[in-house]
Amino acid sequence: MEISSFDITGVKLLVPRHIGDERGYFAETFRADVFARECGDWIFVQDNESRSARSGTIRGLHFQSEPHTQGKLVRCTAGALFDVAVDIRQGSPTYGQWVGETLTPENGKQLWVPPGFAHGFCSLEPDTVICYKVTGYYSAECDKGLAWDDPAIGIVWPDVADPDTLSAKDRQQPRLADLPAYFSWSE
Ligand SMILES: Cc1cn([C@H]2C[C@H](O)[C@@H](COP(=O)(O)OP(=O)(O)O[C@H]3O[C@@H](C)C(=O)[C@@H](O)[C@H]3O)O2)c(=O)[nH]c1=O
Repeated sequence: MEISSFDITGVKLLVPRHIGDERGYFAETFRADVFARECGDWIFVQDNESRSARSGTIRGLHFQSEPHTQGKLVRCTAGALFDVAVDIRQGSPTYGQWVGETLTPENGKQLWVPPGFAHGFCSLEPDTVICYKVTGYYSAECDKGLAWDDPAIGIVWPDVADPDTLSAKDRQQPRLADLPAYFSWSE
């Protein structure tokens, strides 16, 4: 497993090693010991999957507030997607900044999005499937969002990103400037 960091602390990119042979490949896609060493001692309690039928489908940006915060370990098992994490930790030196990575089944990349980040993605192909492990159970009450296209954040979405695909909820998410301080920064 290759693991790298970004300028924004906390977010990590994990790339499992594919061991190829004549049948195809084998990969360890998750190891608790490696994950704890590199990303922290989190416990995953729920696995999620969604399929986006159309290329250009945008979901997010989403996060859960206290007491049901969630870290998310994200990967793509069909199609391709552009995955984004935005730092919303009040007081963070990188508050409002974002990272984006293209995840595909072939590149095997996984993005670790810790609590304190809003998460979203755009499908790059039809029938794209995202799978993610989360460290907290779903809570409708704590399910919160942020506008995907807030110019103050300035995410550079892929050209295929189509706002017509947004859910009713995601059409009305607040901008960063209107977001309460859900998370605070600690070194
Ligand atoms: C997220 C979630 C949703 N649901 C339900 C609520 C609703 O009826 C239906 C669809 O929910 P949503 O519209 O919120 O689904 P979606 O827009 O795919 O939400 C997801 O977006 C990405 C970007 C994330 O980061 C995830 O954490 C999650 O918020 O599924 C659950 O039952 N459990 C869950 O964990």
